[in-house]
Amino acid sequence: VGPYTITYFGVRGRCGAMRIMMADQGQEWKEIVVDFADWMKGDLKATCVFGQLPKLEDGGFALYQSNAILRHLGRNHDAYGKDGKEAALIDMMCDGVEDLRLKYVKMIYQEYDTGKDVYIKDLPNHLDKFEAVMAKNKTGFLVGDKPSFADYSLFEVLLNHLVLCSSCLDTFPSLKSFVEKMSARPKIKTFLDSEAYKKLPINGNGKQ
Ligand SMILES: N[C@@H](CCC(=O)N[C@@H](CSC(=S)NCCc1ccccc1)C(=O)NCC(=O)O)C(=O)O
Repeated sequence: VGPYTITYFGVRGRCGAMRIMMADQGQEWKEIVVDFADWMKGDLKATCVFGQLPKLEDGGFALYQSNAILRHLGRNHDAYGKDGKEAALIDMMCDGVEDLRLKYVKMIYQEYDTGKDVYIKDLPNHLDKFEAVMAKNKTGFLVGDKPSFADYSLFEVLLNHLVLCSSCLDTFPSLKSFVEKMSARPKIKTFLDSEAYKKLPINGNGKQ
């Protein structure tokens, strides 16, 4: 597998989870950082299947859609469950995280000034669903007994929400413990402490 190259803008955005996942798997990757002014010229955009980034290259194999990239990495790094049923549940969790991520992105880019407070107020109604799954599974992961690509996606989106509202997990002990345990995994800790990670803004408009 690999070599891997991520092509994306100079933000964490929709590449935060895949970077954390590859770091945790001890997988190296190259970054092609696209300047937004260059992007607006349209040449690169015209080559993208859906006219958007991120793009992952796995050797000569090119993939778009951040969740398809996570699934591809999950397949190639034993992070997609032990059987078809677990894989289906992991897909379900990944889609649930995507629902939350879409709400977050919409608030950040379209409604930050007027909608941040009501978003935070409504956040527990979304986090309580993941808390219930995490508490029920008892392994410290969403599905099965080791990290799947859905765990990396949830972990990354929770990190972003802790920046938005540092107390948002205070009433969700299983999620709080999940974030602590994932953050403490040696390769993830090293990556989160790295300049490569810290220098990137979470979102493209500088809001968090
Ligand atoms: N479903 C896709 C969505 C990909 C996507 O939204 N990509 C955005 C960037 S990721 C994102 S969260 N976009 C929100 C706003 C933004 C735009 C540009 C840079 C950074 C953020 C993009 O390529 N925008 C440029 C364009 O459409 O011409 C996926 O999951 O990969």
